Amino acid sequence: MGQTLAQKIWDAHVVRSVDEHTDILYVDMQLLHEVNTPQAFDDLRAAGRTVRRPELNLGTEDHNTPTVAIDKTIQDPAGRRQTTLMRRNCEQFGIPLHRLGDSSQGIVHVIGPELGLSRPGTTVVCCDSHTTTLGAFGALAFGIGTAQVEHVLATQTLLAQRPGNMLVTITGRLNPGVTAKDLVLALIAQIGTGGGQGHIIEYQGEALRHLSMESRMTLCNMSVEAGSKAGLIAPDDVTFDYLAACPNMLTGADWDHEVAYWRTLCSDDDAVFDRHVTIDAGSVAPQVTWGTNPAQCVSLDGRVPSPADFHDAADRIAAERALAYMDLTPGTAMRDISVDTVFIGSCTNGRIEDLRSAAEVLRDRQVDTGVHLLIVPGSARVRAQAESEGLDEVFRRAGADFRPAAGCSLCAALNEDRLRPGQRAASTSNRNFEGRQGKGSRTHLVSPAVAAATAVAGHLAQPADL
Ligand SMILES: CC(C)[C@H](C(=O)O)[C@@H](O)C(=O)O
Ligand code: SF4
Repeated sequence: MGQTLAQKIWDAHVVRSVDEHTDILYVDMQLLHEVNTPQAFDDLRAAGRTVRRPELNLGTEDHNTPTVAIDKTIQDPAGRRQTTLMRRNCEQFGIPLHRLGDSSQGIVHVIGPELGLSRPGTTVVCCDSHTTTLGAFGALAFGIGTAQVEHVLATQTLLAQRPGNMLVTITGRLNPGVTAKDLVLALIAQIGTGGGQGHIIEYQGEALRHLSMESRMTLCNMSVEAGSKAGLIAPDDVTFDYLAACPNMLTGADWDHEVAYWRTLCSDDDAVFDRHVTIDAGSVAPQVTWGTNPAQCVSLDGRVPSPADFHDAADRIAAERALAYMDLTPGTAMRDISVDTVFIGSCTNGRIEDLRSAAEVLRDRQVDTGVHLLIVPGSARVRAQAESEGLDEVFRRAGADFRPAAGCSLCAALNEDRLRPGQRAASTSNRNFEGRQGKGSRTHLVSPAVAAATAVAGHLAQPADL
């Protein structure tokens, strides 16, 4: 029987099988950020252990970091403490760390790929659920908890349960103006927030081959919002071209040898998946969420649904609650919803392609006077690239607030960027949970193009509406 790509990578990393379902896996790379790691280092110290392979670990500062300046002190005492501990721990154990102000600092899932650390066929873990992003390179990448972080630090291995395999076939091609963000939101609306639970999703199909690495990352990033363990895309020439341009990448015969191996990384034709769904990319329109989970989503052309539209009782109750929290009336056209904030950034849509797409919309236009448009680069490299292309000028001229420092910012409101209760945002991030962007905040998830058009229009809109 053939194997899936996920099974192949998994098997290649088994150090020891514990039982039929559980293996000890070798971890090729562990990424770290300041949240969720201090305890892991404390426990490591308490157990009198050390870090087994410091060079296979890499830290960055992203969640708590201010974005208004690279030399600003973190105001929140808990955030300041986490960051101080991150610096101390990395120094003590010899783990490389990209601090705020460093040219390679940024959101962990943005810098990993930029630095070429998510190579096809490798295992990558991180103390963060959106580690799934790195699956875009054909790496088996997933989030782990604090206790597991300690285990990886101490042994460079991980005790893990074999997940199931799910295939998502994406047929057709995305239409102009429709992005990977719309595709993944439409997929989650179709399969639900638990649709991928217990599974690694592998994406296959025609549409994928026409997606850039950045768009593939957006797709894999939000795989976790469908409940899946990881998202995976077999590598191809698009992947290799991206990696070839990364710093410290292999060269010459070493590179050729590696690429020859990478080309073998795909699921066998007769591989068996436990679940299979198909989505037609050509049928996807720009999406926007109306509720408080990413599956509560409709086309921008659509209307706020009524709880009565849902057959399932749990969905009906969830819709009632979401509508009350979002202060929305069933039947309202999505385009009639005004926002006071627009956020372009995060590990979902804070890369250069996203900023370019926003700049295209904002060039020679003005942000609506009632809207605060916050644009936060996903990494210091993204920021530098944006500046070298003059995008910062486009943003400034349009009246946007383009931040000099990279980080998670308004995606999770763990730094000083947050909405006030009752404020409503169109946001390119990945979660629209209650209070996600600040207590009482209301979030509509959208693509960067829709976000930029919304900032200009003052209400949910796409570029074609302007
Ligand atoms: C803080 C961190 C652990 C968390 C995650 O795991 O995803 C955050 O990044 C998020 O997006 O909610
Ligand atoms: S940008 Fe948002 S989703 Fe991504 S790691 Fe940061 S807080 Fe989590």
